[in-house]
Amino acid sequence: MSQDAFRAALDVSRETLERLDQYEALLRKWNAAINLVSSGSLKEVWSRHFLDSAQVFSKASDARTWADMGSGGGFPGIVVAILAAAEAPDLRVTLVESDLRKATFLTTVVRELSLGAAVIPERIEKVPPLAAQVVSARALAPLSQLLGHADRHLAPGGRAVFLKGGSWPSEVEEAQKHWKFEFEAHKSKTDPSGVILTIGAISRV
Ligand SMILES: C[S@@+](CC[C@H](N)C(=O)[O-])C[C@H]1O[C@@H](n2cnc3c(N)ncnc32)[C@H](O)[C@@H]1O
Repeated sequence: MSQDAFRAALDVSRETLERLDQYEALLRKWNAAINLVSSGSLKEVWSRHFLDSAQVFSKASDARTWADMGSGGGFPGIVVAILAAAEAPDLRVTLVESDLRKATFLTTVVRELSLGAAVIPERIEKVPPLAAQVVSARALAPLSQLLGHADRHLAPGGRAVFLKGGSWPSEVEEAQKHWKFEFEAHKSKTDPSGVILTIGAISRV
């Protein structure tokens, strides 16, 4: 998918497209030295990473505080911060990433694109409660574990937005053994078997 196809799938401003272009250039430059994303998926960066992450923002664009856990090369957290720069300028995004080289990359992107975001180079388990209105994650851990992190880092009434692949029904079933929660599964635009799970009212069983 090219920038044009991304634009057809999602109505975003020229300013946002320019920031995504800058982000793509930084990803390509740094990916040569540190493995931020697989080189195969870099060929389809606009669909596999940008559009995939943008779906997460669209599920909670009214938030003011957002924590993305295990951001890696910045998915979905950096894309959320880029979309927010034009559409929700008051939103503050916290990116938690335990790998120091990736966290340095994320800090560079935040600085060069002037994003409303901060990076915490730490394991999410060690970070003091963030009291975020939204927490997100992609490819970090099974749902049951993610709910433990969400429970600790969400403000009262907050919600989680997780990108999940085809195994999501069994992950929900397993998580329900340990957690009570309300959820909705929204069909992914980028993965035919994947969903965006929006989850609220999380408490231990
Ligand atoms: C499979 S990658 C996914 C990265 C990104 N979310 C994506 O979808 O492209 C998982 C990332 O989480 C980070 N990570 C793993 N365990 C973590 C933890 N406990 N706290 C914070 N980051 C963690 C890893 O360093 C890695 O960058």
